[in-house]
Amino acid sequence: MTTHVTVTDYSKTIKGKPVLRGVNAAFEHGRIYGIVGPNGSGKTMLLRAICGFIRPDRGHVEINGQRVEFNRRLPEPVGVVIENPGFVNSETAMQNLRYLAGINHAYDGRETQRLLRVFGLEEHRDEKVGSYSLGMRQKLGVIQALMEHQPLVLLDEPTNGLDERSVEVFLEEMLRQREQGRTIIIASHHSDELNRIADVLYAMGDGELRPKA
Ligand SMILES: Nc1ncnc2c1ncn2[C@@H]1O[C@H](COP(=O)(O)OP(=O)(O)OP(=O)(O)O)[C@@H](O)[C@H]1O
Repeated sequence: MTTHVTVTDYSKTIKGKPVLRGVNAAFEHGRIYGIVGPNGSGKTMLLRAICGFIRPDRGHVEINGQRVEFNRRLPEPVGVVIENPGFVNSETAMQNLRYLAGINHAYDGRETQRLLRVFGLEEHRDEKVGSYSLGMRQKLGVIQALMEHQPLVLLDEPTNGLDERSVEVFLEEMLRQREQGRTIIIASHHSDELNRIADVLYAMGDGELRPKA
């Protein structure tokens, strides 16, 4: 199996505080990776690093063998939900999804409808996102990250705000996405959820990443 994403000796200090300390990791196609760790341990920062949103002090990230450069176009499209998905509140869910997919010319109506149905948002798709609950926004964020069939999907705390039933739906959908060969990296402090679906679990602690025992 080819290695899809590699993180090599990646270190970053922000305002005098080391937030990533010599992180090494490899992520392969068709697998789900879980990164668990307490608040502030550096999980979000690692996802940001993979996307090229921060500039390393040392080390690098490669996607399909190509270097990720700070603030540049990524070597391939990546589906991402990091922190708050940036939706326009005064537009409907569908308008937001169409707009975001339009940026990459990647709108797939059938897949988008399927995901809206799976996550129970089909009947709310023409409502303004401003009227959405926290959980609904979260689900819309996950749909947006998946709808373009990006080979690499990065999800930061994707089940925050989801009720029990919706968590189950999310976990099942992740397994379905894995079958399609996607590389899925999920950061979460819900280790019980990740335990159920992840092929590989990492623990993040104080900026250091280790295989989870
Ligand atoms: N803009 C910033 N300026 C200074 N420090 C920051 C900034 N963003 C993050 N940090 C610090 O980086 C460290 C790692 O933060 P990060 O958001 O990656 O944690 P996390 O593991 O995702 O936490 P959570 O579970 O709360 O989302 C924290 O100590 C945080 O205070």
